[in-house]
Amino acid sequence: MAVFRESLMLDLNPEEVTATRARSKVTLVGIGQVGVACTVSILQANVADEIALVDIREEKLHREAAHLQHGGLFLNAPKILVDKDYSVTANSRLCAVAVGVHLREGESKHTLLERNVEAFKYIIPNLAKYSPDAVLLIVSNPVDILTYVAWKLSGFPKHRVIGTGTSPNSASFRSLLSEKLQINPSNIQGYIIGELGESSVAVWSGTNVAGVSLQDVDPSWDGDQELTRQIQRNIADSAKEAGSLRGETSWALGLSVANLVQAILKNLRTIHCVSTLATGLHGIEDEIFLSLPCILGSCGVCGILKQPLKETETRQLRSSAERLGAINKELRL
Ligand SMILES: NC(=O)c1ccc[n+]([C@@H]2O[C@H](COP(=O)([O-])OP(=O)(O)OC[C@H]3O[C@@H](n4cnc5c(N)ncnc54)[C@H](O)[C@@H]3O)[C@@H](O)[C@H]2O)c1
Repeated sequence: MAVFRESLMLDLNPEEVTATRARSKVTLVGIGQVGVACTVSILQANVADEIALVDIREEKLHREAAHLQHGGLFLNAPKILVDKDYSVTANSRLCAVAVGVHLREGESKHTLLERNVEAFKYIIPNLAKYSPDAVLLIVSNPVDILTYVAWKLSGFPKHRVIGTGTSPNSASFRSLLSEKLQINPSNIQGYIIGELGESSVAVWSGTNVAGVSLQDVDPSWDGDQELTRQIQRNIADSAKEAGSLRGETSWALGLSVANLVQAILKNLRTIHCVSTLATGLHGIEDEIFLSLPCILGSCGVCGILKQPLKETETRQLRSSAERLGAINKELRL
């Protein structure tokens, strides 16, 4: 083929053809329902010039990759590399982890978490070894705890370890509110913060439409409680499903992950509710990760918005932090 190539074209810099290093390589570990949705969404967003896919189920991994490669024409054909060996991930700018460890019959949530941590003890040091400057993006549940685990195991600075946290839920909050108000969600600013679970906090005090604060319109109004409950039910349902086979494809999560990847690789400095080290903020003392509005750019988390909260919102955040802190301490990392 090399001879044929020479007859077809004149390479001005032949070494460059083989030696060029990807500039925006993304790795995804765990190519199940969530991993596939993330991969397709990242490919569609056209932000990565190389994608490495890793999974322990080699046969499935190769089948998924073949489907993506066959559709390469429609995806601006970035290079797709697959292997269960982590050398394939070398020099990634961003590594996302979406592995899923499933609940066995009669198994407690605590034992499931311990098995997740065991899996991370292999995955994270390998990612750190081959891409020491990468940003780690954790998708696996329980996301706030596993992001803490990834931070500890990688030895990376806090700004380079992020969990998807409540970013998909903040997007669905804006979409649900947009349906009620009949206004495009891009004009609605609103955030779900805190732990991904039933105790997440809908920050109604900061919700606004094109700069018009909803609580300024009616100071006695305390938010749309029905909508808050709906969001918290959705989050609780997905948290309950953590560890059990979901069955459906997580497209909203995939799209949301691609949006975060884009912000980081393109250094957009846009604000997203992602899981970040929250020690020292809102009176939180423990080493815990939970979602706060973060400025995302090429360094990962470039900053955290100092969001004014009502007393009840701060109280909710702190009680999640206490619970997360107790679990993190038990892990002894
Ligand atoms: N953050 C969120 O909002 C959110 C929402 C939904 C699901 N999730 C989580 O995403 C994860 C994946 O869910 P899913 O539905 O895709 O599960 P899935 O079972 O469809 O896929 C999991 C994949 O991980 C692979 N895997 C397992 N252990 C591995 C290891 N040690 N190394 C490499 N690959 C490994 C499996 O082979 C499988 O392909 C779960 O933890 C789930 O709870 C997170």
